[in-house]
Amino acid sequence: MRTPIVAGNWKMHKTWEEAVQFTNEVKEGVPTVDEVETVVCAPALFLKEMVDLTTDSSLAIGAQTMHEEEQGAFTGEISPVALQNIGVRYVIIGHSERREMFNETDKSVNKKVHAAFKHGLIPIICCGETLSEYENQETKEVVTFQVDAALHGIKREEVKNVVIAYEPIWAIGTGKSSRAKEANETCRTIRTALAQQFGDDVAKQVRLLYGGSVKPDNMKSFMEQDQIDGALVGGASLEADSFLQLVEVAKHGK
Ligand SMILES: O=C(CO)COP(=O)(O)O
Repeated sequence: MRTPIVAGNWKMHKTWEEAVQFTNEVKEGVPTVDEVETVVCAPALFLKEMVDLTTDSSLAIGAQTMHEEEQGAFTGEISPVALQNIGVRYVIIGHSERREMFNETDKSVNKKVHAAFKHGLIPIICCGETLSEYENQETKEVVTFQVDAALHGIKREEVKNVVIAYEPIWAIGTGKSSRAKEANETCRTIRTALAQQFGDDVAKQVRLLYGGSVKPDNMKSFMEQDQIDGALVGGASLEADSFLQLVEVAKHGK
C-alpha cells in the first residue's frame, strides 16, 4: 500500500565529477516511482546538475538541509525557494548531524517542515535517540516528542506526504545497525503518535524509513518489517552498485 523509498544521504562526500558519474550510472537502473521511490540527497553544489541529468529518469534529487526563510541575510544558507526553482523534490530536515553540530532544534525543524510544504518540497524528517537515551530505554519518548514537535501546525493533508526517517544516532556510520525488529517497534511508536495527532487514515499513509548502517546485506531484514517502508542510507549510498542493490531489495522486499 505504501510505496517504498530508498533515499541516499551523501553527506559531505564526492567531487562534482564523481556525482555526475554516479548519476549517469544509476539513472537508467532505477525502477518506476510506483515500484520504489529513489532519491539521492547530494551536496547543494551538485543539485542543479543532478536534476538536469535526471529529467527523464525516476531518480529524484534531494537536498540535505535548507533554511526556513525564503531569502535574506543568512550567509551560506540554502533557500527553499531556490531548491524548488531548480527542480529539487525532497529535503532532509533535522538530521542528527545537523542537530548536533549545526544547532538545529525541534523548533527550527518545525519551521523548516512548514517551509518545505510552502515550497512544494517533500520533507524527510529525521528523528532518533542517542546511545545514552537508548540505554535508558527512552527511545519511545524521544522519537514521539521529536515527531510531534516537527509536525506541529502541519495540516493533515500535508502530513500524509511527510517521510519520517528513524535513525538511532548510535547506529549512524558505526556499522552497528539497530536490530530490525526493534527498529520496527520504534517505527510502530512513531505511527501511533501520528495516528493520535492526525488520525489513523493519515498515519497509515506516512512512509517510515530506517537509517543507520543499512547495507545491501541487511536491507532485507528491515524491508521485511511491517512498519518500515524503506531506508535512509549514508555510506552504502555512495557507490552506484550498492545503491542499486538496496533499491533491488526494496523492490522485492515486501
Ligand atoms: O545518517 C545516515 C543517513 O542519513 C546513516 O548513515 P550510514 O548509513 O552511513 O550509517
